[in-house]
Amino acid sequence: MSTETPETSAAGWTREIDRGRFRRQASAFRERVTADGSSGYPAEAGRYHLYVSYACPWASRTLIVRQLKGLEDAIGVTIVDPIRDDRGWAFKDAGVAHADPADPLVEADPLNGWSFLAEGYAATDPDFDGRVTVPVLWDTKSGRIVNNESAEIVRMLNGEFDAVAKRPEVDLYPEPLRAQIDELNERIYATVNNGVYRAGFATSQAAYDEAVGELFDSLDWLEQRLASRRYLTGDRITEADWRLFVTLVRFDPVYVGHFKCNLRRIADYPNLWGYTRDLYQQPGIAETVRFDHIKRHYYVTHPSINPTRIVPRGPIVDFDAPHGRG
Ligand SMILES: N[C@@H](CCC(=O)N[C@@H](CS)C(=O)NCC(=O)O)C(=O)O
Repeated sequence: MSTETPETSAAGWTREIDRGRFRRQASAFRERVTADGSSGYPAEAGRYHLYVSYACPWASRTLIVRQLKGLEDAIGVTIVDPIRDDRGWAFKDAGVAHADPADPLVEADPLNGWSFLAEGYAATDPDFDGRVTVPVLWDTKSGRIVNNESAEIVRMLNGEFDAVAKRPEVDLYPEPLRAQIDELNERIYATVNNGVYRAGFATSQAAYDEAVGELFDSLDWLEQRLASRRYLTGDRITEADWRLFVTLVRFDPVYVGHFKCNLRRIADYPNLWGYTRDLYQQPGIAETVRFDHIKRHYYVTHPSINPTRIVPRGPIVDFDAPHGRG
């Protein structure tokens, strides 16, 4: 077996680099769960399961929406090991080098007994040869992945499971704000959520400079926007806020150092920093943010960026400090 990680193997990493620029692969499985069952996947309690990593910002969005809607009893979750090798995301006791076998947050696969999430991809499509990503929404009834695109999973959890949600009244994508949310999402995805990866995974100076320039232009723009609004669209929290939050909360602990996104820290932006703490302190959110998994994942799993795999002790960041944005 190769000891290369996905970041250095020709099969994985190089396919996502185009002239020094990182391009995220398109998600492969795009079926939908619907409230009325018209898609063939009816929303039901106990039928669907999320496979996620606490480290991953895209997966974290799905955990946040599951939490806010009160879907914990209706949709199960399994947490994978934050450390990956060339076999991809792994479950407890898969024997991944550099993993912590005593990590209390990492779980065994309770449904299928897999060691690696790749087994679920192969069960869904034996010819699948892309990267195995989280999040995955798994259907226990048909034994296949319904969807592995977080943007779509978030919409399903928000809108299709109300009959089994404890908080069906929570709506993160309200009709009157949809156009505004879509517009915000587009810029935030390209330049912020994916922008930090484009900076960190760039293999040319030009690609890095371009990504960092766009990233900080967007952060400056968001800082201004949040000067006159508590949240991105006004006084209610929407999907756009949670999509931004998952990157902001990782920014100072990881992206400033590991991905070289270091023109400024989030702590240097008064509005963005208060806003990040405001969202972090919303009920149920802090338990979806596990800094140990976040830091170990990035610093240990990308040896082309951090060959020593040393995880820095800092920075000391107080996400519980009063946010002052009321
Ligand atoms: N489009 C996907 C992207 C998910 C994604 O890229 N996840 C990363 C972790 S943050 C992953 O699983 N990467 C595994 C790999 O590249 O091997 C989504 O938003 O759901």
